[in-house]
Amino acid sequence: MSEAALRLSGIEKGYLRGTPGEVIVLRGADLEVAPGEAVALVAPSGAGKSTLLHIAGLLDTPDAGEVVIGGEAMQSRSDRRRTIARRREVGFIYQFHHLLPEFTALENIVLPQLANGVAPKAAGERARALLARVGLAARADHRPAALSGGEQQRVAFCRALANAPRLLLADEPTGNLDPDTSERVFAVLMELVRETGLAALIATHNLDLAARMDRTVRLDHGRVVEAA
Ligand SMILES: Nc1ncnc2c1ncn2[C@@H]1O[C@H](COP(=O)(O)OP(=O)(O)OP(=O)(O)O)[C@@H](O)[C@H]1O
Repeated sequence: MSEAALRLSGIEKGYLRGTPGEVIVLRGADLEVAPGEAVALVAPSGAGKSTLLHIAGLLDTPDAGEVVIGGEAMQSRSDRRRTIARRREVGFIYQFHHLLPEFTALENIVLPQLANGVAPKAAGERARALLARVGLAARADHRPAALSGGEQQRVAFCRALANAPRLLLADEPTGNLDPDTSERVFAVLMELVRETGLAALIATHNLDLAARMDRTVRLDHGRVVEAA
C-alpha cells in the first residue's frame, strides 16, 4: 500500500487557551488522504474546517498531535524545514483567489516557483503548460482584473499546482462562483487529481460537489468522522 499523502493523527487545537474566550476547535482529529484521492470536508460554519486545513498545510501548528506529509512527520521539524515542505509539498486554493493584482496570470504562477528555487525559464514553461491545461493559454499576459471570476480561480489552481505539490488543500474553492463556472472549475480540479496522483482535501458546503469526490468526511465535535 502506498504512503498516505497526508496523515493527521490526534490533532488538537484551541484558541485563546486559558482565557474566558477559550475555543477548543479540534479534539483529537485523525484523517488520511491517499495519493490520487479527493476527499470532501463538510461541516457547519465555525466547526473548524479552516483550522484543520491550515494545520494540514503547515500554516498553523496544532496544540497536540502529528501532521505527516508524504511520510515525513512535521511536528518535530524546524520552522525552516516546515516552510520548505509547505512550498514544495502543499498547494492551497481559497474561496477568494488572492492573486497578486499587479502581476500577470503567468507571473502569478511563476513567482512561487522562483521562491522554490526553480530557474526562471523552466518556471515560465511550467506556468504556460499549466495555463494551457486549464484552457487559459491565451490569457497568460492578462492581469487578474482583466479576467473573469472563474478564470481567476483557474489561475489560482495553476498557482497552487506550480510546484507540483503532493497535496492540494482547498477552502471553498468554488464558493464565490456561479453554478456553471463552479462546475467547470471543479471539473478541472478533479481531472488534475485523477491524472497527476495529487491528493486533495477540499472543504465545501456544496454537497453535490462533495458527492462527486471519492469520500466525504465531516467534523463532529472536533473529530473527523466518515460521512454516511
Ligand atoms: N484566531 C482565532 N482566535 C479565536 N478563535 C478563532 C480563531 N480562529 C478561529 N477561531 C474560532 O474557531 C472556530 C473554528 O473556526 P474555523 O475558521 O476553523 O471554522 P470553519 O469551519 O472553517 O468555518 P467557516 O465555514 O465559517 O469558514 C470558530 O468558532 C472560530 O470563531
